[in-house]
Amino acid sequence: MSSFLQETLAGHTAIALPYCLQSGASVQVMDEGVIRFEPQDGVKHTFDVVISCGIHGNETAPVELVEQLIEQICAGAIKVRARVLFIFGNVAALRLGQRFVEEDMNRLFSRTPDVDDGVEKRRAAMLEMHVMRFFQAGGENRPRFHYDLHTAIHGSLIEKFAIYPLPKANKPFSATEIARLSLAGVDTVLLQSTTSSTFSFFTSRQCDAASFTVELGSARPFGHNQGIDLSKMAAYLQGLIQGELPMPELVPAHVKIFRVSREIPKKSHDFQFAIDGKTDNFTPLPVGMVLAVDQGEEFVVTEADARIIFPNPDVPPGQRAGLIIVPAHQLSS
Ligand SMILES: O=C(O)CCC(=O)N[C@@H](CCC(=O)O)C(=O)O
Ligand SMILES: [Zn+2]
Repeated sequence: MSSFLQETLAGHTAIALPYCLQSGASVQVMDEGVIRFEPQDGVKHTFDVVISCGIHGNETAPVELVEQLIEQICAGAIKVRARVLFIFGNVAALRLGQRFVEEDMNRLFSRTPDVDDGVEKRRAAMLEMHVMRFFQAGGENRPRFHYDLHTAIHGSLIEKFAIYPLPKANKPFSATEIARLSLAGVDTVLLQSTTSSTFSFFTSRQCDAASFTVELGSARPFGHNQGIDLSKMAAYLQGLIQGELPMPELVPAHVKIFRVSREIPKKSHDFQFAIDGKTDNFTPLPVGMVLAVDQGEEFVVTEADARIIFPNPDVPPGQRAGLIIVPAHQLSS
């Protein structure tokens, strides 16, 4: 039988009322690539989870993982004991196997919609509505989680890592959340204290969720992800869906924590990196290095122990061409 992902990619979305699976759980297709599962009536549940993937259409390993989770729920192999919303983010780009169709969707959240909005802007606004409604329907004062699963364009000295947007109302970064990620096989976390136009920042600020962008390896086409071991992430997410919420209190000693020091701005088409644009994530940068030049203005590394993340000189002017990170010595911003 065809999976929800396959049906979605084929354009066969049937938005309908909720119905009951054989297991008793409820399922509802909310939109193209958006499906919600809720526990059977009478089953106690205490938290709500959004699991998104495919915000970039060429990042297929997490999409395959989410497809499997949905299939396991539908087959009754995973019992639903939490409310869960799964999202295949940029369906049009997934069909093309491209990062985006018109614009990078992960730069389009938390903006005011406009009548001239193109495909990704409209989809980002629609996803904002779905996650807001999903969390509101679960009620306040219960834990909310959002894992936005990605893979990286280039190689990385550390394969799996997460970007952790500063929680709402300047709540501190949480050791428990970082320790939970470690259980999912993600042992490196980048604390980001500044505002951002990403999906995880949106759910963190607007929905008060514990939200993360999670990088799980390199971006490859569908069917070519055998090199990426997602077994710990799969087990962690299966546990969450089954209502198992681990409560570790301390960050394990082996976990590496960085903080985002600065974005590398691309201001104009003159922007040029002094490094190879395909440099691996986490490559160290020496103090004093001229990292980029834009219209004659030098971007100099001033931070000790700096490393680069997501170098990309090909973004449009106005977007970030990468991030500078430094080791974080404490969890406060
Ligand atoms: O490898 C790359 O350059 C990009 C991989 C990717 O899509 N990363 C996300 C990170 C989002 C964040 O900063 O939270 C992105 O660039 O959107
Ligand atoms: Zn991505």
